[in-house]
Amino acid sequence: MLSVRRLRRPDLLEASLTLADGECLAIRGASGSGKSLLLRAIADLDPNEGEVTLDGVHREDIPAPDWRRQVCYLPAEAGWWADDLGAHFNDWDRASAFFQRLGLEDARKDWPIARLSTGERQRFALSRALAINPRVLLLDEPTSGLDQAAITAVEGLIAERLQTGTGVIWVTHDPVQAERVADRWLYLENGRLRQALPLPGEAVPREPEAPLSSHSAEISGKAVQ
Ligand SMILES: Nc1ncnc2c1ncn2[C@@H]1O[C@H](COP(=O)(O)OP(=O)(O)OP(=O)(O)O)[C@@H](O)[C@H]1O
Repeated sequence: MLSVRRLRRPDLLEASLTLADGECLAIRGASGSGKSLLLRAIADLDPNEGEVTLDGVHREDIPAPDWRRQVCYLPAEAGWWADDLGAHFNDWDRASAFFQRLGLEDARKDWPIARLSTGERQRFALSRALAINPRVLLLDEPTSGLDQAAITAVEGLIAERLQTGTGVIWVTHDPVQAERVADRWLYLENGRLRQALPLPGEAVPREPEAPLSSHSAEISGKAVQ
């Protein structure tokens, strides 16, 4: 469904990957390895080069606002451009269904953004992204500031979305979460994608059949177990 070939940001990133309908791909990597830059480049939020297609249609042939609605990036710290919560939602009623699921059922449109906790902001931003109903969700550490109950709620909502065919790329520092939520795992190192490192206590994964280049990895299909 999503194909990314030789996506490049000068000196920062070169990556290729594919994502199927209803697939969740986890991306891990050290702080500063380029995970956010990769997601931002796929969403075309910053200047980048490469061939990116969605359902066979080239990104260049889709107006940028439409692309960003269909391939929706949820940053680790979402942007808020107005004082009140309600101004950030085109369809408050639709988003409210997600508020209910995420422990935000008391939410009111006139709540000032400034009063929201970090975890509340994260859950409202996720609700906003889900309400857009994108084909692909690019999630940048979507549960980093949340307690266990909220993490479980977020993972449940994303699992349901996967069932409907949405593709998800999920950046996380938590290897156990990566194992729990994803079908495949990749590791980003200095802006280059690699097969995922083994999870703690796991056997070392088999070598890929074709050796990866030292500069970039073209990876598709199921993960090396
Ligand atoms: N526009 C930019 N131009 C050049 N370098 C940048 C730019 N934006 C970020 N960087 C640098 O690129 C590197 C990767 O940043 P990025 O935010 O993608 O890391 P990350 O893997 O998401 O890290 P974390 O896990 O800490 O969120 C960092 O060293 C960052 O300082």
